[in-house]
Amino acid sequence: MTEKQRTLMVVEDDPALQKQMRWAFGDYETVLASDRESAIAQLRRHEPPVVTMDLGLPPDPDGVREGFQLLQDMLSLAPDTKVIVLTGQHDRENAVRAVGMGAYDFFAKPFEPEFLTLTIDRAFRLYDLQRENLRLQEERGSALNGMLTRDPGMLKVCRTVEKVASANNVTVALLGESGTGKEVIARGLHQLSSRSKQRFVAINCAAIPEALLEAELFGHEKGAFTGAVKQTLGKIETADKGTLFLDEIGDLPMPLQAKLLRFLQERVIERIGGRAEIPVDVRVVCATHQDLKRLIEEGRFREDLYYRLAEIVIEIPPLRERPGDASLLAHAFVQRFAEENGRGSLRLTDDAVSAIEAHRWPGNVRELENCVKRAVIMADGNRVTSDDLGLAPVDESLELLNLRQVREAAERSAVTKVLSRVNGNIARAAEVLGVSRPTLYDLMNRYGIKKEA
Ligand SMILES: Nc1ncnc2c1ncn2[C@@H]1O[C@H](COP(=O)(O)OP(=O)(O)OP(=O)(O)O)[C@@H](O)[C@H]1O
Repeated sequence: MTEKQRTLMVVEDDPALQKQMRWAFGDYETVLASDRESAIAQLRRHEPPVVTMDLGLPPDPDGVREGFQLLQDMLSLAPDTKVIVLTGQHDRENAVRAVGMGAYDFFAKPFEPEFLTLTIDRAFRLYDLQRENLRLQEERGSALNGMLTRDPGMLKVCRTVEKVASANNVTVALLGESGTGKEVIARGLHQLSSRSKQRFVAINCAAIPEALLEAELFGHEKGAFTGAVKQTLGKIETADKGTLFLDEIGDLPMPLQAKLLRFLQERVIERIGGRAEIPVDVRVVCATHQDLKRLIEEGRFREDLYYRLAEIVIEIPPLRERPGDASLLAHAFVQRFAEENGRGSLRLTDDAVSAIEAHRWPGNVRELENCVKRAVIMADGNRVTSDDLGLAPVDESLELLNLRQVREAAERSAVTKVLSRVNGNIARAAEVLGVSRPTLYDLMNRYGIKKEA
């Protein structure tokens, strides 16, 4: 963007000074305001990254009340705006107060335009840097390996995981529907912790028959039972110094719940058929798609074990509640499977993306992953269609209609609300809405809104 396109707002009530400033800051697209109301209207309309403002504004041009009120209003409406406050000579007190309230900098009047220009340039640069930083943060998504998301809820989960990772001994319970990425998160937690050089050992409590699960977890000595031909270490012991991931913890049978509880309390295990108490140092992460609280009420899960396991509880949102993630993941999976299958450059058609966004994905990311995997094999040419995915195509015209309806409803409601707030004053309403008067009249015509209503 060239400097000329950048908007600088100058809030100044003295017309001569306004003119002088517009001339001095000719490199920017300058918008002018002479009082609090017009400044707020211009802010809404142009969203200037940088503002210079006089503290003495009408109706109190010799005081600072209006100026401070404007500063506060601007920063609450657009907190990223860099506001440079112009104060009287020797008015340090107000200058300091303004910066304390969030102003970017202050300048004493009369000012040297060259110096003020330097400060304005710096403010634009800072604004850009902060924007870029935010964009990169959003793009970076998460430090969790293999975790793709842009959804704010899921990004919050990632931030929590990043924080919890360093608390090496805290047990973590991951709650979420099947296929939402609980294991990905458990692995990420391990990777980000200081245990990452040690082992990550996973065991699915639902997949192993009850009779074998105890030996799987705790190990056994030679001859402990028929078939125990040699000493075998259990998963807990194997994970020593590392992370133990207990998947589907809700399916752990009651007798083993008691044994696991004892381990979590004492941090020692006894192999089946053994007598020695063996100390084991692991971080336990567990996961389940079941409602543990309900299992507790039904007497199928021990409450004391729950509290040992759930020192930190992380709830993972289902894919259907992460808008945008389904298509983000689908694009990534297409690329991955195309590479794996030597399919060159495959891409999703628009109808495929719409169908993916519209589907509810009851099996979450795993279902999506499998669906794309199959589609990549089925696809002809270099396109993956909704048909290849086995998803019903979405009627685009219906979708657009919905979006238009949403926009229209929002516009109608905003215009009605503002008009009644300003008591039908069209000029005021246009200012508050950040549109021109003709645009407001257009909107009112379109939605049949009367000025007086
Ligand atoms: N955000 C994500 N980005 C990339 N891949 C993901 C993501 N979430 C999940 N996956 C992939 O989806 C599949 C299912 O994830 P995972 O096994 O972690 O789910 P889960 O919640 O543990 O499932 P279950 O409860 O059935 O064990 C895996 O292949 C995983 O790699």
